[in-house]
Amino acid sequence: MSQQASELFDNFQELTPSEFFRKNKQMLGFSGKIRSLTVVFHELITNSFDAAEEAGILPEIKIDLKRLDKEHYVLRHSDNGPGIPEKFIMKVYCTMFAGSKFRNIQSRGQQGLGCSGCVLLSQMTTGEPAHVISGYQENGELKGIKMDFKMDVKKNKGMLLHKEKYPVDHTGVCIELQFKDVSYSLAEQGAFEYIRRTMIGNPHAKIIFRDPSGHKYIFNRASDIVPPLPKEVLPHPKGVTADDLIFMAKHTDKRRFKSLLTSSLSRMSAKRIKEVEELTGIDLNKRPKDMKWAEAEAIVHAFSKMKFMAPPTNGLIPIGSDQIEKGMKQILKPEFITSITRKPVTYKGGVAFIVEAGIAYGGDCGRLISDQRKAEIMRFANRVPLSFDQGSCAITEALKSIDWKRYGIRDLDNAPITLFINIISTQVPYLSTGKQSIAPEPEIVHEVRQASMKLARRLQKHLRKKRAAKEKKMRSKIFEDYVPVILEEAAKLGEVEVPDYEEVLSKVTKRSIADLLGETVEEVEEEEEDALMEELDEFGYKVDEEHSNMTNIENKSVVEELEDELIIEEEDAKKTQSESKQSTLTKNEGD
Ligand SMILES: Nc1ncnc2c1ncn2[C@@H]1O[C@H](COP(=O)(O)OP(=O)(O)OP(=O)(O)O)[C@@H](O)[C@H]1O
Repeated sequence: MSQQASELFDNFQELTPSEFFRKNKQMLGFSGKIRSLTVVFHELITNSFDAAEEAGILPEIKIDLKRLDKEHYVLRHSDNGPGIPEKFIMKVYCTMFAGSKFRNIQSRGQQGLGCSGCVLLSQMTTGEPAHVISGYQENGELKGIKMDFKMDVKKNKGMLLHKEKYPVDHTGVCIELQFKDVSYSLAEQGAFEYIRRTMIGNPHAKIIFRDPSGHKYIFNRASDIVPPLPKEVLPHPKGVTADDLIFMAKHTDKRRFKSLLTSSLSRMSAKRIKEVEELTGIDLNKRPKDMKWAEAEAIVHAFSKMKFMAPPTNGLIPIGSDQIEKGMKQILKPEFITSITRKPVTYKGGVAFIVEAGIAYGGDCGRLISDQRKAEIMRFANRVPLSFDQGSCAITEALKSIDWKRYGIRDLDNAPITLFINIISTQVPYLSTGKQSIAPEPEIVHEVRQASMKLARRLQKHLRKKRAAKEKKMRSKIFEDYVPVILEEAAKLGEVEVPDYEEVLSKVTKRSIADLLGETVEEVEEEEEDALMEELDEFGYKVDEEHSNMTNIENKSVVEELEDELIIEEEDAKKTQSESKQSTLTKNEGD
């Protein structure tokens, strides 16, 4: 080796992940004061949710954010999850790329970076240690431990400063961290909005948040159902690369290629194995350790030519229409809401995903900007709000490509609309470690587009009905007020009887509404009929066409039912009055 080269190599070093991220904290999403704090909220909240759900617990989180000075805060975050056993606490919070979620499973976390990233940011900006209290069950006993520690960045490990037994009355984790150079904001990308959106995607959660001014916000849960646990799924042959196969071959305990493929990939039957052998000419009885790169490539090439059943989708758990609507109603109190969960499909040929979407109109929908509500697009991946980098995201690309005017939404930006889109997958194709935008895979863009257009059509129907009803009321009133007077006066003058004008009046009204909406009279009549049917359906009536008779589920006559309705309406009015006193989002000043 020449003199020069050895001198150059005098500086040769190895970086631990913590050292790397200390120099590149923006790669963890810590860039900008508002964003950095939001990312901290995001990491801690998603971990609490994942942990609680895995333990079958309805998540309840308490967050307390105090301002110590300008851009200097102390954050206390506690949850009711299963807690972290003592020996894992410093690994969780001080070792980067350590965690329990490196599996092909739908979860919010994927990388083992979030917790340690927060501790690193706190240490880098304040030099202060982290304080953790964990309550956990061990050998049937509830244990509590309090630890103070710092991160040894050079070693990618924790340095314990203090440890003591701590009395706890339930399981869960409480962490306290200080941050400087961050900012709490009510803006769209701020921490408060992050919580609000989190509640929409997670109606089963409860969050109590005390903001820096001392205001306490209680976001109550809208649903008492812990989401079913997603199952781990094996990768699909269409989604693997040659490198994946070589990696699997190196770390398997299987004795043959054959058994490696059937045990590591989904949809690999004996028949498919035979097909691979025929297409590649490779003897699949060989030992996995002997797999050559060219062989792995040939197998992947064969997979691309073969037909497989779609990947199993039991590993994907969507939020579901009912829950999406509950979450949106709780937070947005809209006048209209509709949602959709699309069927599972795949991107890159083998990675399954599901798109779910909801659209809400009126009420508190949209963001309030100087007395005006502007449309808001809420992007989610596995129920987690994506607050940043919207420009490059598959969801944004899909929504931009829709001609909203076709759906009667003339100015989407300025409408009181909230559009919710959630992408569920075991492998969400994030564009970076910050996990804020989804790669615009054509299949994902297509699914988001289809879901949104379906919802837009339903909203259009609602808006049309609303407009028609308003116009109808107004026009009928004009006709009803004036036509009888004119007719009666004319009859008097002509000394004839007042003609029967009801039917003509209804026709004229319909024609004028049709003119207004640019529709035919038949279309208006159809809409009216549909509306009536929907209303009857809502009240549980079924229409017996043969006997042109209407009965409800209890077989009461329509008249009886209407009488009941009047009583129920009165009772409902009384109930609403007392309910309106108990707001779900309670804001107690200085509580
Ligand atoms: N509140 C908590 N309760 C119980 N376990 C937790 C909690 N927070 C974190 N953990 C454990 O610590 C591990 C590391 O968390 P971390 O946030 O660093 O990474 P992750 O959630 O696996 O992935 P990502 O970096 O994508 O968020 C988790 O996998 C989980 O096992």
